Amino acid sequence: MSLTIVVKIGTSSLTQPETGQLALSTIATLAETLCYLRRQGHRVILVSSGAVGVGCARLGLTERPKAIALKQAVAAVGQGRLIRIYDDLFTTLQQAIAQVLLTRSDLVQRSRYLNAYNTFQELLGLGVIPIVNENDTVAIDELKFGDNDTLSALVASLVEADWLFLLTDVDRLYSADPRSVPDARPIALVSSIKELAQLQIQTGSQGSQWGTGGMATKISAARIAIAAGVRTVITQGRFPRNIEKIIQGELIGTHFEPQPEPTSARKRWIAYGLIPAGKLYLDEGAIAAISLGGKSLLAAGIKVVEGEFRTQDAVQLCDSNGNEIARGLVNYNSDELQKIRGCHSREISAILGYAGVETVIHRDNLVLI
Ligand SMILES: Nc1ncnc2c1ncn2[C@@H]1O[C@H](COP(=O)(O)OP(=O)(O)O)[C@@H](O)[C@H]1O
Ligand SMILES: N[C@@H](CCC(=O)OP(=O)(O)O)C(=O)O
Repeated sequence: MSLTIVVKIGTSSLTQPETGQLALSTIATLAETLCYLRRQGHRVILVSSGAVGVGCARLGLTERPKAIALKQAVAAVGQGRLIRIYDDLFTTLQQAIAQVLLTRSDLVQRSRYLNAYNTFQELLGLGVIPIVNENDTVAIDELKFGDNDTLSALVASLVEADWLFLLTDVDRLYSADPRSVPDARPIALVSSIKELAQLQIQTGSQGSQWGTGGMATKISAARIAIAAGVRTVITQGRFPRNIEKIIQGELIGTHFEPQPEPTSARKRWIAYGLIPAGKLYLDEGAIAAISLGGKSLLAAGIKVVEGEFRTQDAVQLCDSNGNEIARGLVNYNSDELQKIRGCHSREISAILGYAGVETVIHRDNLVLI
């Protein structure tokens, strides 16, 4: 059976921690592994970090830059070098690759989202391995994925992958950061999003010296991917051949079982493609209605409206502690919602002076997170 496999490798696996120089044997083994998977007839996408790390090594910088303009300049140096190394290795193995640099805005507009989908399908159809990274050099803060764990989950969701591998510098997920908590408990299997919440994993605030998001972004990436029906594995980047073993059924690393009924492609775009422009804080009745009853959101259940947004923008739906429970497309703008929040639907036309729709967010445009 032909599988679609997305592999994400982090800076911590691509470079040597002591020197920041490239971990050539890891990269070469990864290239061999991905070529092997291609020859088995699978469709393969590599999401590779490393532009900033490799750029720093090239320019002799000993720390990841903090200033945005410098980071963007360094990424431009590193991305070219990185892709050249990949192209050399894959060319030796007679495998065509493509460089795909994405920004968040490429997924916000539905037409561009579908365009990105089509491009991936063409590349995979041609037997090419796309090598994806965030377009760090031009990405601006408000329109950033921010980390490649999230980017890889969005790509896996976009192409409806069977597997997402998050390769990192630890062998699996633990109950807490094993660097600072030596007796942290290893986790082999997470069977649902609910179980993930119950595990209450501690991730600390940071990743390794060169990594961006640490374990927190891998966990949220796993949530996005499993909701899209993608089996996700966190495992060590130093041993890329483990990917083959895992696909054959070995339980290496931490496995996240995919949700049995994946969220539809359009709802995934609402949930993770769009950038929310505001927040609605809901009362308990509304939370129960949308999360247990699968109902639409009505004005009566909205306690607080935060942010400025227009009709059909995406907003976050939160409980009174600010925990996000859902996202959706609003039928009213923020000014209108300030006036009608807490009111019964039949009062809306009298308050606004014109007839509006009954629902603030229709259930077809509402996704539980
Ligand atoms: N609960 C946890 N389980 C495993 N690793 C954790 C956990 N919390 C934090 N970490 C840290 O996350 C780091 C990996 O994240 P990061 O440096 O961003 O990697 P990458 O460059 O591969 O994306 C590990 O080195 C580890 O110290
Ligand atoms: N786009 C950035 C990587 C961002 C990132 O998520 O890094 P990492 O945590 O090492 O996967 C780069 O290429 O340096």
